[in-house]
Amino acid sequence: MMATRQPITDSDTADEAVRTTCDDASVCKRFATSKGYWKDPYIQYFVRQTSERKAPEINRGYYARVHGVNFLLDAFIRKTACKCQVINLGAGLDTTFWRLKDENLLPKKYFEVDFPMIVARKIHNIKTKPPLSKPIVETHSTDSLLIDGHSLDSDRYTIIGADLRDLPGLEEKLKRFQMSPELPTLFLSECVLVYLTPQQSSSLVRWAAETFHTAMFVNYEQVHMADRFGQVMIENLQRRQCNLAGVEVCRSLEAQKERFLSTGWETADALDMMTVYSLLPQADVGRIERLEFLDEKELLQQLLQHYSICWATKDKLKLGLSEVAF
Ligand SMILES: C[S@@+](CC[C@H](N)C(=O)[O-])C[C@H]1O[C@@H](n2cnc3c(N)ncnc32)[C@H](O)[C@@H]1O
Repeated sequence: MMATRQPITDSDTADEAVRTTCDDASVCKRFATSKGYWKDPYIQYFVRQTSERKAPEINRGYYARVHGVNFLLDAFIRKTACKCQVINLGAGLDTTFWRLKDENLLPKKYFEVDFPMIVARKIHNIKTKPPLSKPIVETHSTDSLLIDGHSLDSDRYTIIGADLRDLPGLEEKLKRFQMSPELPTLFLSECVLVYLTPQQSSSLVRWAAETFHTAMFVNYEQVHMADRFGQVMIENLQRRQCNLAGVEVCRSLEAQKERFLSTGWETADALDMMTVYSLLPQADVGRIERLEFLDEKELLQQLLQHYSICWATKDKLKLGLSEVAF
């Protein structure tokens, strides 16, 4: 029988361009950690050190991103005394599971979702690198982990290959791996929703609000994208065939909040990253500002003003999250 070849479509090419962004994020994080911006002993097992230097403003931007997101994530886990689950959407090669394990902050279960191709790569690295696999085995009660090409399941950590645009498929896979709608749940998406159309990301956050009673959603991504600087960012990505399908929601902090408030979330707050940077512990900010000389202060400001963190909650009082703010 003759093998049939599937034609490569425009949407395959577009998805492939989106998948490459996972390496961009990890390469930048690895470079910044090699300069001492923060510690991440695990990222070296996922991406090679690049010979290409990243500019100080990029490194400071990643510092603000990682610390801003971790601040909210850790506050949620502490408030729930770890009796919660975290679902990292579009997690790529992120290493948060290992950090939480080292800091005794593991939730009951930490889920990650990404395209099957990315998940297969991540699982291959975990299987072949003991510093990655050992903490998973240590937090698992039986001898055997469930690992196949596109998923890994253990007591505390599950990685699922799924498309975030296919909600029935996503829900079915999460349920298969013991996701529990009754547990307080934190959703995390870092530079991910912008690759979905506004309709697709609204459906995703609506599904999250309707499925989980007590929940928080932390979303990091671009903002103020309608101005000149934003347009240049869009053009740079388009040159790599990478289309920001959801850029319309990234026009303002208000639009970011509205995505949640119009889909069943009870509260929503949003800050641009320049504001977050100014609210982070200043002693450590002073330390990282001494790591590298920054010539272009204005460029740093512009860059950070074009990214944001938006966090939304449901059943906030039960979470005791009233004081969670930067
Ligand atoms: C910019 S990377 C960010 C990775 C990670 N969140 C981080 O901050 O390091 C975006 C990630 O979202 C994933 N992604 C985008 N669209 C997706 C979709 N429809 N389904 C599953 N994953 C998706 C990509 O494969 C990629 O890993």
